[in-house]
Amino acid sequence: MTYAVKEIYLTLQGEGNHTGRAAVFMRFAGCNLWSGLERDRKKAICQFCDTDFIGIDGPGGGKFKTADALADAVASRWPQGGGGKPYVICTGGEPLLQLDAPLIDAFHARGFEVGIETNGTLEAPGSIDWICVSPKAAAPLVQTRGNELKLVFPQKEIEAHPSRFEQLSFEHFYLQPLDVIGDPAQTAAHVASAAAYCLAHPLWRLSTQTHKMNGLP
Ligand SMILES: C[S@@+](CC[C@H](N)C(=O)[O-])C[C@H]1O[C@@H](n2cnc3c(N)ncnc32)[C@H](O)[C@@H]1O
Ligand SMILES: Nc1nc2[nH]cc(C(=O)O)c2c(=O)[nH]1
Ligand code: SF4
Ligand SMILES: [Mg+2]
Repeated sequence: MTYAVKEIYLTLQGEGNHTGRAAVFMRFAGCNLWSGLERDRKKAICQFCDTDFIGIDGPGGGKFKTADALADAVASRWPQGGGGKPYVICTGGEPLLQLDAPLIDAFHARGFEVGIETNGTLEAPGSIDWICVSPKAAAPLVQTRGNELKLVFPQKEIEAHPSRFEQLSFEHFYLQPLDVIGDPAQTAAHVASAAAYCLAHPLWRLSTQTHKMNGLP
């Protein structure tokens, strides 16, 4: 298996339950819900994406011929002697197009806890330590269990109403305000409506994208 990776970098998890925790982000190239090209956005299944996941040209990106080579590249970013459990977050693009059991095993062999950020359209291998599913209204939800469900809010379609997900098998439920790139007023309105929903429905907690406020990648 050759892995196509857009970028690898150390930062703080900006979203969800592990907000503020140091992690190596390993961003796979490619997604099953959007080509990543702006000219295709309007016809994509997922149209609000805030991420460039095309190609392998980011910091630390490239083609990796083996799971060991990719796990070594990730491990080399973790600070030595600083304590804490080494943590890798596999994201993308859609990581479940590429993340397989041998790669998870290679991370574990280097002492890493393995997290994933997924759109939930593909089944996740059982050996992942932390599964964050972020459902997309127009896409079938296949991965219906995990640690956190992080819903981008609002999505206008009824299929993405928060009440639809409450019975699923997750430990934490988050609403993440839809960030409209280039329109801070609209983004602020989404923060307000997500906060209002959490106030009225305390099962749900607010996940703001703290890295964007803090100048982190
Ligand atoms: C870029 S995605 C990559 C992982 C996977 N494809 C997914 O969608 O979960 C990482 C996270 O960013 C969220 N996200 C993407 N665009 C966003 C936006 N415009 N505003 C808020 N969150 C967004 C996704 O829902 C997901 O939780
Ligand atoms: N700091 C930081 N935290 C994140 N949490 C999820 C992210 C993602 O793009 O998957 C992300 C990201 O891009 N940066
Ligand atoms: S599924 Fe995730 S990576 Fe793919 S377009 Fe949507 S937010 Fe972006
Ligand atoms: Mg991001």
